Amino acid sequence: MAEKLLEIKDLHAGVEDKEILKGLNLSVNKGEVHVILGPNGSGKSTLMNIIMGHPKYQVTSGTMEFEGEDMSGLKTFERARKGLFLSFQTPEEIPGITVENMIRTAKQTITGDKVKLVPFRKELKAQMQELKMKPEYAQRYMNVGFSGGEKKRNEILQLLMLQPKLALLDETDSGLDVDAVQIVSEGVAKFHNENNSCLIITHNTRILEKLKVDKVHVLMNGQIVEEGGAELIEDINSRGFTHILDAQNEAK
Ligand SMILES: Nc1ncnc2c1ncn2[C@@H]1O[C@H](COP(=O)(O)OP(=O)(O)OP(=O)(O)O)[C@@H](O)[C@H]1O
Repeated sequence: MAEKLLEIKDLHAGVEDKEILKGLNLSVNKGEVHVILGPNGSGKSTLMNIIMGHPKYQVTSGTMEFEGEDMSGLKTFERARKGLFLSFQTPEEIPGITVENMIRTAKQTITGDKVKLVPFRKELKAQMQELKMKPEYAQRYMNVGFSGGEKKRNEILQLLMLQPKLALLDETDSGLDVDAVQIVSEGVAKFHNENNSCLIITHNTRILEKLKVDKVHVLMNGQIVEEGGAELIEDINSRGFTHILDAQNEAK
């Protein structure tokens, strides 16, 4: 039987007294690739931040379990240690901390083991080569002066180096040129295997080309209003989102 990795039930949550998620249900099994589609402002990034435990957001009711364990009360770093990873829609610049230092420190903190520098450097270099990142970027400060596309590749580098159980990818493909989307898509495909899962937000489904999508969820007005297989992507690409709400209103 499929093993549950993430289970969210009737989640109500928001920011600064504004309710954004209004009874959201979502379930992801181990080994699966899920996609969240939805119009601008529907709550997709909010959901990702809430799963990761961003302190700015408040959960008012509902439950969120990871590997069967209640996540409420867990801080962001504790969620990262349990195997959650978020690739930001807008990656932060961190002056003073190099890419190499940041990823090595994160790996040590997550695993609790000392990460030896020489083999780590070798692995980092190999992964950077695959992502077509110049090796000198390892010694640059995290994202400082990186182009939009370079920041997104750097997110995938962290994903490959940290090997989380659940990768939350928030529009990792936005702002990428055609070749870079291909590289990022290959990076995600390389990461994914039967022991981990991906939850991907995208408006440009080309990132999915190298992946076998198990389930698609449509998020509108803070709720999952439609679910289906990969065929739902084609349907939304050709017909947009509004017909889903129209069909639901007609059914009422
Ligand atoms: N600090 C805040 N105060 C008030 N409203 C907020 C705040 N942060 C987010 N929102 C609102 O919450 C709603 C959901 O935002 P969110 O970023 O989750 O949408 P999204 O589905 O990811 O959109 P997009 O596709 O444009 O990235 C939006 O209407 C946004 O304006």
